[in-house]
Amino acid sequence: MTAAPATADGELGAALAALADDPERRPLLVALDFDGTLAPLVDDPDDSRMLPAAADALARLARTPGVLLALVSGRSVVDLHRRAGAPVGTVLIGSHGNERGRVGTYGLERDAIRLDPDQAELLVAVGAGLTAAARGRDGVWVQHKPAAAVLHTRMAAPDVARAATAQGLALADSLGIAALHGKDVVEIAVVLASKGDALAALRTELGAAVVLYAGDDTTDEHAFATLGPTDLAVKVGPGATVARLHTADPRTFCAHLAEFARALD
Ligand SMILES: O=P(O)(O)OC[C@H]1O[C@H](O[C@H]2O[C@H](CO)[C@@H](O)[C@H](O)[C@H]2O)[C@H](O)[C@@H](O)[C@@H]1O
Repeated sequence: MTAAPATADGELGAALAALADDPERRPLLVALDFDGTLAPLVDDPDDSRMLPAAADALARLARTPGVLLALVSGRSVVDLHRRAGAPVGTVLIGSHGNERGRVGTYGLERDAIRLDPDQAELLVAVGAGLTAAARGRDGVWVQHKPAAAVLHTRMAAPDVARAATAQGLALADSLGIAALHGKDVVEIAVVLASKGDALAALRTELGAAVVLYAGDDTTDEHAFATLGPTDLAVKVGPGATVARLHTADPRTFCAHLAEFARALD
């Protein structure tokens, strides 16, 4: 991985313009992370909102022939569906690849995750262990998902966040599970999945010739790593990355995406 350059918007704009102008590079799968990419990060995940430029871009992309649209998120598909309000036909990959859904004409179409008894028992232990890590620590709280629990530390003082994070990571170790250490979160899932595996499977299933993928967090690196030289991998925000293209934050990314969608429309 290399540190992303401070600004590389010219390169991103040129790459998107070239992709829009080349009808041979279809079908095109546009797969996008949600938090930190289409929606700026906020303290409370329930307050998270997609930027207007992103909503405009998704609506245009959804009606463009030869373009397939997917959102790829750590959120559950139910949460992602409600929050993103994505257009009909959009594929929703949730829980970092553990869940799949589709925005249908009459609402969300999806298969619910089924945990076996061992996984269900493990999920209870994960929830209890992370709740213990949050107990007595101001600004630390636990989010429960269909196959995982997440320790959130964004609102805690740095030393409090560090101690809670260490306890969360130690819990994962003691349970023999690899934790996902994202932006101010430690997530422990009881079913193994990655955005990379989910993206690769979706690409094959849809027969996409080219993929444009954008994301901001460590879990998005798994998706970037599956892309080839003719695909576009876009890192949003600071941090080390394997992505070739970069932009400063969700606002600049969504402005690029909206321009790209207008060029295709
Ligand atoms: O894959 P994503 O769509 O980026 O989802 C990753 C996680 O997003 C949420 O947490 C992140 O965004 C929150 C709201 O801006 C922020 O408060 C938190 O610190 C971030 O880590 C969501 O709550 C998680 O469940 C997702 O896994």
